[in-house]
Amino acid sequence: MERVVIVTGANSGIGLALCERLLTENSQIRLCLACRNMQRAEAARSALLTSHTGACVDLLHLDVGSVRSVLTAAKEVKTRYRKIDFLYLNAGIMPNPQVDIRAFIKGLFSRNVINMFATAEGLLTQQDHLNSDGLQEVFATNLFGHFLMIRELEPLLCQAGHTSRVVWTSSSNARRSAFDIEDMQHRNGTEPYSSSKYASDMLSLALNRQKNSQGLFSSVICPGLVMTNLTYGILPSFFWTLIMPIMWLIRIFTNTFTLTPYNGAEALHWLFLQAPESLDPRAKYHSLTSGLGTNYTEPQRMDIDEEMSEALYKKLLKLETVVRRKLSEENADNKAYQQYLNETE
Ligand SMILES: NC(=O)C1=CN([C@@H]2O[C@H](COP(=O)(O)OP(=O)(O)OC[C@H]3O[C@@H](n4cnc5c(N)ncnc54)[C@H](OP(=O)(O)O)[C@@H]3O)[C@@H](O)[C@H]2O)C=CC1
Ligand SMILES: CC(C)CCC[C@@H](C)[C@H]1CC[C@H]2C3=C(CC[C@]12C)[C@@]1(C)CCC(=O)[C@@H](C)[C@@H]1CC3
Repeated sequence: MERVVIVTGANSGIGLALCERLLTENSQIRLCLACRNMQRAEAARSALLTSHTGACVDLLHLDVGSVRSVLTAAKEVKTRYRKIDFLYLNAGIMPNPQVDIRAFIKGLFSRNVINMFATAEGLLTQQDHLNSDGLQEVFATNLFGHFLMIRELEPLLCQAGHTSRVVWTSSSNARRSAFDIEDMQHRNGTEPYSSSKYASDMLSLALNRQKNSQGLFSSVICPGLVMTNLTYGILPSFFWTLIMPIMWLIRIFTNTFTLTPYNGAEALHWLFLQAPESLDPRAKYHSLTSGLGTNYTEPQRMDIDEEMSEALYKKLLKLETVVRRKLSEENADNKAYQQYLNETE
């Protein structure tokens, strides 16, 4: 039977590579590219159809960082499909990244050097800001928009006699110490990316506890360090190209330098082939590439505390209520204003 697969952030990088791999290595898939930039989404669709003539590739407009857009997109999904088999929550941002050069040089001569290259711990900060919904942009895009999407699509994801999967593209940059449950949006810190990815790891665990009995299973992956628009925002692409031989060398010591989107999508595709019952809800599945270029997936236990993941889930539900209330008030105001305009005309 045809499997419905939705991928957010599918118009470039790891998301697009996943789509390519899904179509190449599996038949009977109905793929839905859920993207913010529809011009790039059209281009991605054309590229996929060129290499896979006759494939079923749909487009869906989704700005995962906007509450209104998520609700509209979810409504559209519910009219188009009767079930969802896989929902890949892949869209993500790291705005205005800054590398701490002193920490990098210090790290090069420390015993922690391999860990530094694998996780970028202590190396990266970002500048975040409030979006038009009044939420921190990184939190809204990397976590909350996806949470809202799952909540809206629950009727399709939690169906009797059917198993659905959600897969989060997290990161080894996710760090417990960057996350504060009292500041889940990371308003007060300088590592919103790390915080949002740690939150997605916790949310995945909470979703498994809450929803496995209803047929919904959640997993998290880390694609490794991949050359995409996201990494070109950290250092310019010509610089990455220049140091590519060094990167291949580093790959001998840390298999986390997957480098290409195809390699980075390894764990995402591997999960597609696994039975959900065989997966560990406390594991993060890492895409890894050996020095000789062989791809494989390996689980690593996440540093997560059940109580905090439950607390996060509850806080997200509360925020959802607030956000929905605000939206319906705005809708009522708009309606009243429109009526006033009509009457005064
Ligand atoms: N590259 C790396 O080394 C690593 C990446 N990751 C994660 O992988 C995921 C994919 O990133 P990657 O492929 O590297 O980078 P890209 O920048 O190539 O891809 C990011 C995708 O997310 C989309 N996106 C961003 N914001 C939104 C939004 N508000 N609504 C809808 N779509 C949006 C982008 O679309 P648009 O065209 O609209 O910008 C794009 O398609 C991210 O979650 C990232 O955090 C994790 C670890 C390492
Ligand atoms: C000579 C060099 C190879 C110089 C590169 C130094 C740094 C810019 C990189 C070292 C480790 C990298 C890294 C990431 C970004 C670039 C580095 C800091 C990530 C944070 C990118 C996004 C992720 O989600 C992580 C998995 C990456 C971890 C490693």
